[in-house]
Amino acid sequence: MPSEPLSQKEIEDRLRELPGWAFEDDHLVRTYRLATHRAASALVSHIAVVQDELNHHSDLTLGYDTVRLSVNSHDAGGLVTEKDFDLAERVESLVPAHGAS
Ligand SMILES: C[C@H](O)[C@H](O)[C@H]1CNC2=NC(N)=NC(=O)C2=N1
Repeated sequence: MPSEPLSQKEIEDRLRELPGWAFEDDHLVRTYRLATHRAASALVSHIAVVQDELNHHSDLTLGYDTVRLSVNSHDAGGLVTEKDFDLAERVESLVPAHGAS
C-alpha cells in the first residue's frame, strides 16, 4: 500500500521534535559531523543496516568528517511520509554512540 504524503504543517510540526533535520526540495535532510573519516564511515555502515531493517533508504553522502542523509518516499511520489520520520528518529537514536553532532 502506498504511503500517504504528510502536509506542510505536519512536516513542520514533526521537525520541531527533530533538531538538526530540515525539509529541503521535498526531502528530509540532516548532516552529521564526526571526529574522523573512519568514524563517519562507521556511522554510514550502521545507518545502512538500520535502513535495511526498515526497508527505507536515504541517500547517504560520506564526506571527510561528515555524513549527510536525504530521504523521501518514492512510493508517495517523492514526498515526505511517516516512513521518512521513522527513519530520521531511528538514526537520531544511534548517532550518540558514534559521537556525531
Ligand atoms: C520495494 C521496496 O519496499 C521499496 O522500493 C522501498 C525501499 N526503500 C525505499 N526507500 C525510500 N527512501 N523510499 C521508498 O519509497 C522506498 N521504498
